[in-house]
Amino acid sequence: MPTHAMPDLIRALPKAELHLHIEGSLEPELMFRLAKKNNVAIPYDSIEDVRRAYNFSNLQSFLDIYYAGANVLQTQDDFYDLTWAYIEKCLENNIVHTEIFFDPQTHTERGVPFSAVIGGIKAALADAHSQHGITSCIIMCFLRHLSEADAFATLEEALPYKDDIIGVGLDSSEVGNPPSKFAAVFKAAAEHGFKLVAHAGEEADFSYINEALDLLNIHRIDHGVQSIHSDTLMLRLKDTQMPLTVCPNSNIELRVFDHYDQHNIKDLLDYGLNVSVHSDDPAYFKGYLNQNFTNLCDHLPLSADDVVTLVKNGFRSAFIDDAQKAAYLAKVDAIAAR
Ligand SMILES: Nc1ncnc2[nH]cnc12
Ligand SMILES: [Zn+2]
Repeated sequence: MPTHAMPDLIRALPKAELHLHIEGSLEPELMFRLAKKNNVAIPYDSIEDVRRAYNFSNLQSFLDIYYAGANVLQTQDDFYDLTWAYIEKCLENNIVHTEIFFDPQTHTERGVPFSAVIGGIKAALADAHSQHGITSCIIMCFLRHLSEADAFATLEEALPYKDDIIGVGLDSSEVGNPPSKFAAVFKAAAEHGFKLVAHAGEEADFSYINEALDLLNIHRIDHGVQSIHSDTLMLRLKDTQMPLTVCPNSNIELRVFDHYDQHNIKDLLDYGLNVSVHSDDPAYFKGYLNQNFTNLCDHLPLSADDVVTLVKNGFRSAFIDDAQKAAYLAKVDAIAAR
């Protein structure tokens, strides 16, 4: 396939998004509208001013701005509007299944009720299904810079909404907050029937990935790109086909890699790992899912088959039943064969 045909293939393939923080899809335009409506001060004079501030040196420099942005989200309607705006991006990007992260503690700490957060997200996802057939689930992440006791309190708060939340995850400042800090709360979440995922090996070294596997018993690793530095871990990930939800734009914007041509996703894929591509915080990282794929294709020797494999890995790793998986994979195959 000629390289100029790659964007067409990327657009045409139905895709699953498995690593998307809904708060990270807050576009500056909506941030301004909600700031004004809710009378929340934001440290920007204009949309251009916001975009200029999105120049990060590492994960923490991003998180500081991301949590400040989330302050404009106050009501259930705000969470509906936020989620609906992301659904419109799903339509543009041919995302047919999405698994959305949210950070309840970012909101409950400010006095926003858990019910407003989950209620708004859930209502928008229900409309996405009834109006556009998009399937979805919701994963609640614990903030790892806070204590395990806080995570336990959040787990308790989530129990009335258990049927709406498929799993728990772990995000925020990675270095210095290893998976071991959350072993007990992940065990409790598993006992309640939640699926388990965790950010690991994004900025911190591969020992965090080993810990997440050994101590948290996760079903998917978010990021995981540092696994390449351990032969033992690479073999383990290959043997188990443990999913890695990789976010290229994020890795570049947060300086995990200097440039797309240095990103290791092609090496991970060629080794036989189950890697897929996602957008993480697309409003902050200059692009949604298709842009992540095209940036990779522009700078790495990815073939059309590689792109199809990355897309199929997304569906294979999704928290959906086997019949639904098979139906989505058949749709991908049909487009890939055209
Ligand atoms: N890339 C990322 N890593 C850790 N926590 C996050 N929260 C939102 N985006 C994140
Ligand atoms: Zn993430």
